[in-house]
Amino acid sequence: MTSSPAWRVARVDRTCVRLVAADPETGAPRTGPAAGPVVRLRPGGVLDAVVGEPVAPAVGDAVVPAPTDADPDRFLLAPRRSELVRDSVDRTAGTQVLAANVDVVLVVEHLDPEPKLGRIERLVTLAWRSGATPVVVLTKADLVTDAPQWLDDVARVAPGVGAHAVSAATGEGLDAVRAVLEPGTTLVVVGPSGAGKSTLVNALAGGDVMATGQRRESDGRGRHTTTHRELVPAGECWLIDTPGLRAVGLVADADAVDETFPEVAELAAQCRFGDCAHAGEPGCAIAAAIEDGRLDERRLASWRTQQREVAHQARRAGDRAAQLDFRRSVRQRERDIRTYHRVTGRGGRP
Ligand SMILES: Nc1nc2c(ncn2[C@@H]2O[C@H](COP(=O)(O)OP(=O)(O)OP(=O)(O)O)[C@@H](O)[C@H]2O)c(=O)[nH]1
Ligand SMILES: [Zn+2]
Repeated sequence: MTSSPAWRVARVDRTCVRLVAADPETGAPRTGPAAGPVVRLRPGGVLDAVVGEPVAPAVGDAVVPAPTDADPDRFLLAPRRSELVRDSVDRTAGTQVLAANVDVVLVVEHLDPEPKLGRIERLVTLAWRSGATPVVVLTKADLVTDAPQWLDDVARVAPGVGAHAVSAATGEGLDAVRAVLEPGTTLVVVGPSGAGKSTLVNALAGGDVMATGQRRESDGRGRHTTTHRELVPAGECWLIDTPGLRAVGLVADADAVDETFPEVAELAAQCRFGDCAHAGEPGCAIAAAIEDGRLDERRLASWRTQQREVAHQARRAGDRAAQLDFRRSVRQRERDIRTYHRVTGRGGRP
C-alpha cells in the first residue's frame, strides 16, 4: 500500500523549488521514484505558509499540498523544527536560512592545513542556535599523524560535542559518523571551502551525489566547487551539503553562545556581580579561573568575541528589546559599582 508522500524542498532556485518525496510515517527518503513536483515561487521568492506570513523557502523545508483541490499545484510551507541561519552574504540584508528541519549539524574542518579552533567554535555556536545537535568532523586524517591531539583540542573548544577524525581516502572514522545518522534524520554539513564536505557527503551517501574540487597543492585550499545547497537522500536519512562559508556571519543568541562555552557560562554565573564584565571586578570567578589555570585565555577571548558579536547583531537587527536589556545592564553595572564604592569606602575602579 502506498500513502501519499510528504514533500520536502530539495533545492531552491530563483523562481521555483524542487520537491523530493519523504515517507509520511518515518520521514525517511521514499524508496522508488523520489523526485517531486517543481513549485513556482510567488513574487518576492516566497511560498504561502500553513501558519502565518509567506516565507522564503529553504532546503529541507517540509511542504504540504494546499487543503483544497481547487489548485492542485498549490503547496504550503510547514512550520520549521529547526533553522540553520547565517548572516546574509553582504552582511546588510538581514539573515539567510541555509537549511530547515535539520537534526544534526556536521561541523567539518580539515586536519591539513591545520584546523582552526576558532572557526569550529563559531560553527558550533551556529549549530546550537539552529536547534540541531552539532557534531565535529575533522577530515583528511590520512594526511596527518596528530589527529588524536587535535581531537583533544576540539574536546576543549566544543565540550560535550561529539568529534570524529575521518578520512574519505581510507574510510577511517566514517562508521562513527554513520552511527550518527538515525533513520529519518537530516544532517547538514558546514565548514570552510576545501574542508571535504562534498567528499564526506558522497562517502556517507555511498555514491557521487555532489561534485568535489581538486585540492590546489600550493595552498591546500579548495576551489569552491559546491555552488548550491541540496537535500540528498542517503539510505534512510537526508544530507545537505553547503558551499564553503567564507566568512561565517555568526547568527547567534546568548543561549547558543552559552552552549558552546558551558564552562565559561558556569564560571560567569559565579561572579559576585550578576552582570560582571570580567574586567577586574572584585569577586570575578572568571578572573580567578584564568589565574589558577582552570580556564584558558584563548577560550575566554573567543567567548568575548562571540558575546560582542551577539550584542552587535542584536543592535543591528534593531532588536529594541535587546537594546533595552543592554542599557539596563549598563545602568545596573553603574549602580553596582556605586554600591561597591559606598560599602568599601574605596574610590576608583573596583
Ligand atoms: N587526502 C584526502 N583528501 C580529501 C579528503 N576529503 C576530501 N579531500 C580532498 O579535498 C578536496 C576538497 O574536497 P571537497 O569535498 O570538494 O571540499 P568542500 O568542503 O566540499 O569544498 P567546497 O565545495 O568548495 O565548499 C578534494 O580534492 C578532495 O579530494 C580526505 O579524507 N583525504
Ligand atoms: Zn566576572
